[in-house]
Amino acid sequence: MDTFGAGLVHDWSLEDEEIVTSTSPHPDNEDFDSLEKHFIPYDGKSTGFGRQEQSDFHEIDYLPSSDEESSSQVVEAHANALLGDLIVGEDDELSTAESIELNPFDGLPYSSMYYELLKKRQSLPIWKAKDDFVLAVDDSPIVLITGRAGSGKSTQVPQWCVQFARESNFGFGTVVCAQPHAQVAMSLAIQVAREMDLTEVGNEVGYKIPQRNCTNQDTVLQFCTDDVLLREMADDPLLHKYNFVVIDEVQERSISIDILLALFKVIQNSRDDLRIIIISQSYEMPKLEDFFEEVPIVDLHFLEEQITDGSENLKEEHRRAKAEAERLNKLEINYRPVETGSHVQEVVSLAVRLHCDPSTEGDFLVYLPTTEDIEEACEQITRDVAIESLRDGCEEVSVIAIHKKLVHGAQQAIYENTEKVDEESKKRRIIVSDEITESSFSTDYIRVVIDSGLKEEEVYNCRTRTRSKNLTWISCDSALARTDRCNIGGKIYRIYSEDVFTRMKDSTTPCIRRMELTTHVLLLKRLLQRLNMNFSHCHFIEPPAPEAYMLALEELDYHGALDENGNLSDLGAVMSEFPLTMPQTKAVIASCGEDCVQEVLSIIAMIVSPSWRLNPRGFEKEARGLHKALAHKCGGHFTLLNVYQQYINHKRSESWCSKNYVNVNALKQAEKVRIDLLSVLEGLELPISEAVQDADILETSVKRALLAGFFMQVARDVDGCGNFLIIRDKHVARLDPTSLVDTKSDWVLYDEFLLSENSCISTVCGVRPFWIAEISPQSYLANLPQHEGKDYLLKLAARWRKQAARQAAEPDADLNLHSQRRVQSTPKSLTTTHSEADQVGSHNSNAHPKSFQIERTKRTGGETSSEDPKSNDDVDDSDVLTQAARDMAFVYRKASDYVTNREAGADAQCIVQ
Ligand SMILES: Nc1ncnc2c1ncn2[C@@H]1O[C@H](COP(=O)(O)OP(=O)(O)OP(=O)(O)O)[C@@H](O)[C@H]1O
Repeated sequence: MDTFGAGLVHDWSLEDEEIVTSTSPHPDNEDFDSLEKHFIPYDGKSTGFGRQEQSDFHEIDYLPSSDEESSSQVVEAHANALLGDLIVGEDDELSTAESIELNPFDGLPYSSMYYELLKKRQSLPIWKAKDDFVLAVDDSPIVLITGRAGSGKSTQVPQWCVQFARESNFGFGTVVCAQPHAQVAMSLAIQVAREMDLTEVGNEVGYKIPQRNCTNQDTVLQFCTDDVLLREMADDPLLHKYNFVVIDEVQERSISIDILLALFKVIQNSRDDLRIIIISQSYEMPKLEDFFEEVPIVDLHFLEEQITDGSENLKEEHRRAKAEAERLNKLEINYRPVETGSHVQEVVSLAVRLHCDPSTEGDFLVYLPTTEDIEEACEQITRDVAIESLRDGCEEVSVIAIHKKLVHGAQQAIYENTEKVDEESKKRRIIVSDEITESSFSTDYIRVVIDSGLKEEEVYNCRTRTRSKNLTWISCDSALARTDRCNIGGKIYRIYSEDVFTRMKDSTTPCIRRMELTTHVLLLKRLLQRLNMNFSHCHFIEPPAPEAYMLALEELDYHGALDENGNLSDLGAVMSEFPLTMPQTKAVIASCGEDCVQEVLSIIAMIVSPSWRLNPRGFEKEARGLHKALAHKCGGHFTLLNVYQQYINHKRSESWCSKNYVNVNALKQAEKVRIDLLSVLEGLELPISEAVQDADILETSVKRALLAGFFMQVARDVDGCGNFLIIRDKHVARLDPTSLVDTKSDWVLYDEFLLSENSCISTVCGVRPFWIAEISPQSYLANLPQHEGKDYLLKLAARWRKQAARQAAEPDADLNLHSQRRVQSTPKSLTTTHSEADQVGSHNSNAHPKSFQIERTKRTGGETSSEDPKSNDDVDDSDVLTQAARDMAFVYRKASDYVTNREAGADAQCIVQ
């Protein structure tokens, strides 16, 4: 029974069609108008009676009952009675009419499904804490909540916030709930919309994740990723759009979560009508309590009487509570160190053995570290169970892979199959996953957890500026979180020894201490600037390493995102609008000056989406042959472009994709990313060129635009044998063996370099050294570690500057290859702008307008070199001078004007107390 309630409290039994009413007043029943509003949408077709669910990701559709007419008549009768009663006898509080409880959001009577779900919801442990929650939010701007997995925190708390706001007229009543993973945000929106009896996701309840905004002006509860919320905060630091901000799964400690928490500490007292709810697993609570000091805590562990002694060290207390919970829940913990030599083999054989044992109950949740391991295990389990069922008649199984690289929405399979499988066929589900299911995704059916104890961890080394992915033991906190996914009476199999468990480190290193920070520092700079603050005002739970922060600033500076005082430049403000990494953003912006926007957008969209290549086991050779046929001679970036264009040319045909072993979901996602990026460009009013027709022009333009962003990701083949020296840090790498095109170029730019035993670079295309010298900032080239390639690039750069200076002195001498190319390809919208751009003159295309002025003074001051590097690489480029640079200046100025104007309007709001 909904005691908090959006109004009347009823118990509605469908079987006997009796309606029992109690008298809690509905806030909207106070006047006739609002009641009438509730009835207007009702058309007699959609009815709350006997609604059945038929949902997909976006729409939760309800079919009318078979006896539609009579049901609708009953509703209509109730409605008329209610209206009649209200008109005739306003004083009669317990009129028959009041017996219908209406959903305040769509005005329809609640369905039977709503009451069914409400009953389930109310049995969740979190409901014991509802009163505590209400008292806490009434009292404090920040509230901490903790409780065991599946207790209902993520699904119930956001709904309570909506109710609280409605009941107490708290601001506009809008709520945002941020999650670390996009798929979780999406699946929660679907579930909560269902629980609120709403027919569609995207209206009152919606989600906003990268590349997908499923909300509208009616949305009162928005689920989103923490990255999305941080971006919203960059626009509106005091989050005026919301009255409740819920940050869920804080124990994951993504970079965005840590930044958000630091900012909340700054803004917590700035608005009376803002409440911040922080939800975390228990092991992170001591840190959060210390960080926020004196804020109320709603702790379900206490409510469930698993922790009794409040005087000892809390962390220890929670650990004890976990151990106690394991015992209380009668979870059986087994340690089975790997014997066969492979954790995948060990996990597979154990899962198959347990599945074939008739005494084993429920679904299984299996943890493996990498996507490859997960896919291999899924295939082997399916195959081995099929063999076993032929031999021993063992039951069929449904194997589901859930991992970080799946396209959005795929994870919903965990919940979608539950009812079907559990109730219809009773087929067991084996979910094979990585750490993404350590939090969220609790289901009531997991009875076996098989934990390899391993995970793949990404680490960024500040000193060498390299990213690596390492296979490591999980932390003790993670092991307990995995254990916590198992339901009462279940069994835990740890594929490692007890000794390993006791030696595991206590907690996982937060992302802010081990990952690259550039994109986040850019956003933070923008945000702090809006608040008239600087980095020293921000206190983090654990601050980033100073070297990582300095490196981020250095990279921002190389990209022209900072001005001479270290503040965000105009270009930096423009760049912070893009939900991309710094190099990707810069390449997209540069494509506006190089007239290849369409192509670069497709390439970047393909890069940020999951891999387009499918390599089903047993068909690897055939798939590689077909993939090679799609490869482009100009390199990996052009192959991505080609695949995307082919997909569009084939009218997005799924059969074309499956024939060519192309991942259709990845292509669909890429198309969404592309649309998203295009709308950012349009929003910034940047010039968007038509697709390029001439292949040579296309190659040059795209490579130059990419280089404008990826100039720090350049390598040189030092011996002609494919040993590439990364010029930034002198690591040596080879071309990724799975690459489809073998590059013949001495100089390449790459998308990814992973440091490992066999370090390799992937998504590679050849570039001309003259372009590198021209496009890279001079300070970057000068700071490169000493090697032959650096000397060569510096000579080319000196030569370029000399030519640029000559060109600046003779502005009419503009007839060069590059400008001819532009005459052919410049869209009409740009042709009028050249005279304006001419005033800016020549400059390095990586500099922003302000610093450009300084650079030009230096150049014309005679800082040139007479050395002439001896290379054939730059023959045709000697005349490539200023046109692209002028266009870039125009592009930056136009975009920064737009951002400056927009931000000037919003600045007045940002007053922090
Ligand atoms: N998308 C969904 N579809 C169906 N059921 C769901 C969905 N999300 C959650 N549930 C169910 O709702 C109940 C409460 O889950 P909820 O996620 O709110 O718990 P939680 O305390 O937040 O757990 P966690 O610590 O895992 O996040 C669980 O029984 C779960 O199975």
